[in-house]
Amino acid sequence: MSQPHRGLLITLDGPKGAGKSTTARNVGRDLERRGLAVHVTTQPSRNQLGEIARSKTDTYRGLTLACLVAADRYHHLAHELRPRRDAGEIVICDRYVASSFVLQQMDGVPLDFVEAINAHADLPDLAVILTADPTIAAARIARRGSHDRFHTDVSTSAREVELYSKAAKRLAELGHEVVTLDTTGAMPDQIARRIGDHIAALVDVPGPRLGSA
Ligand SMILES: Nc1ncnc2c1ncn2[C@@H]1O[C@H](COP(=O)(O)OP(=O)(O)O)[C@@H](O)[C@H]1O
Ligand SMILES: Cc1cn([C@H]2C[C@H](O)[C@@H](COP(=O)(O)OP(=O)(O)O)O2)c(=O)[nH]c1=O
Repeated sequence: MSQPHRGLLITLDGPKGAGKSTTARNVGRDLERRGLAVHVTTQPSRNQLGEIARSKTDTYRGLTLACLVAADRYHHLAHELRPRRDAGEIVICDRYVASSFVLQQMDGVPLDFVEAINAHADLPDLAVILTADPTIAAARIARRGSHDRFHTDVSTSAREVELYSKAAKRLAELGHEVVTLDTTGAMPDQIARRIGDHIAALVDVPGPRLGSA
């Protein structure tokens, strides 16, 4: 059973193939082993609006996609992220505002517009930016066998890596607590443990309980 603690919103962003989904899952497990109540979720959300954003990126582009993704973000905040965080859960969100800074810019939308439509999204307690060597990120995507119009090859990975680095700086200027981690040479469980340590310090709980699976 989990011990009572304050709720947090933790976000994970970064280029495709940086390891966001893997890390979100592993951090969730790491925190559960520490006895914390965790909820792992993703954006676009699994709600109707989010599924449209996720599956129709060829149809909806540019300003339209930017607004669609932001609308889904506000709905997700109102109906899932805030209620769970306010009930004392650690909410881990795979993609959040940083992804819009990068993907919408790659889609030709000016950053000031993206910032404006995301200005009312809650600040996360911690914004984790995962990064990776572009060649490695592209190789991971090729192995995983999935791609969309936002990712074509190693040059897209290089552009994404650069834009996430700029996004991390901009989010820090906007008051986000940002941590950047390079997953290139790190094992997934090492990364999860480091993020888990950071989160545990925020809620002030000790390390994993020995003997828990
Ligand atoms: N630290 C890592 N080292 C090696 N491979 C990894 C690492 N993290 C993720 N992967 C692998 O890379 C691929 C992409 O990971 P994923 O978590 O789906 O990335 P993202 O959600 O950022 O696109 C998956 O096949 C995953 O198993
Ligand atoms: C979160 C987010 C997603 N998207 C769009 C582009 C992405 O390719 C698409 C789906 O997100 P993605 O995380 O790539 O989906 P999957 O987990 O299925 O690989 O949503 C944006 O345009 N901006 C955003 O801020």
